[in-house]
Amino acid sequence: MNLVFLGPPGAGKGTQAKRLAQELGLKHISTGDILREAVKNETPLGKKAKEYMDRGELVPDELIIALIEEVMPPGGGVIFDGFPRTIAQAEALDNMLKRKGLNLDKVILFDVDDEVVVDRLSGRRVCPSCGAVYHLKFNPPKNDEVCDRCSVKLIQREDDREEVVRNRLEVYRKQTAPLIEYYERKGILIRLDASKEIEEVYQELKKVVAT
Ligand SMILES: Nc1ncnc2c1ncn2[C@@H]1O[C@H](COP(=O)(O)OP(=O)(O)O)[C@@H](O)[C@H]1O
Repeated sequence: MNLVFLGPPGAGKGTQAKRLAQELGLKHISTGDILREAVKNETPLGKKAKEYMDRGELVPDELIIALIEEVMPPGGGVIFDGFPRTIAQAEALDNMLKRKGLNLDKVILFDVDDEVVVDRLSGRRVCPSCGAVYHLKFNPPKNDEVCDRCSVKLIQREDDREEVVRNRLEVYRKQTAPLIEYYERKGILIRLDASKEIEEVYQELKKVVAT
């Protein structure tokens, strides 16, 4: 099964993708996580991507498409989280899947309002070691700002600062939201109310993926 998780930043895609991927034995492909790791390690990809990411802009399509080609397992079985983000990327994904004899089963749209997004992103903290995602209020670690698994101090992402968040929302509206119609036309879009609690969203997600 191949799934795409679509929705604005802060909608909860990563939180849900990590759990669902584990439960269903799928590979979680988060282009955001891969890019942030590349930036941290100062790889050639990271060096090219950094300036765009710091401004809350999208990394150029060619770079992202090449990256996806590299990490896609030959037999499929993935959750794409944060990809595709433009129509060009969606078309590239269609072509790649076709070439490999695979197809996209469902696109889950994580539906939330801007206010919710701003609230969630300002409280988001991540583990720099394992990538676990927390929220100071909605999904707090057991000990003060320290990862439950790694005991490492959690950090706030550069692009979760408020002015960058606003730019990311604008970019989402202009460049990514058109994908809603793109996938609706293909008849594979499913809307999920992502404004509920994490557990409730997860139960609903499992239901829509299974049917
Ligand atoms: N249903 C939810 N209710 C409250 N907070 C949530 C919910 N889902 C995720 N969060 C928190 O909101 C922030 C953004 O979630 P994340 O999964 O990183 O979003 P995305 O991957 O869509 O950018 C995180 O801090 C996460 O812990």
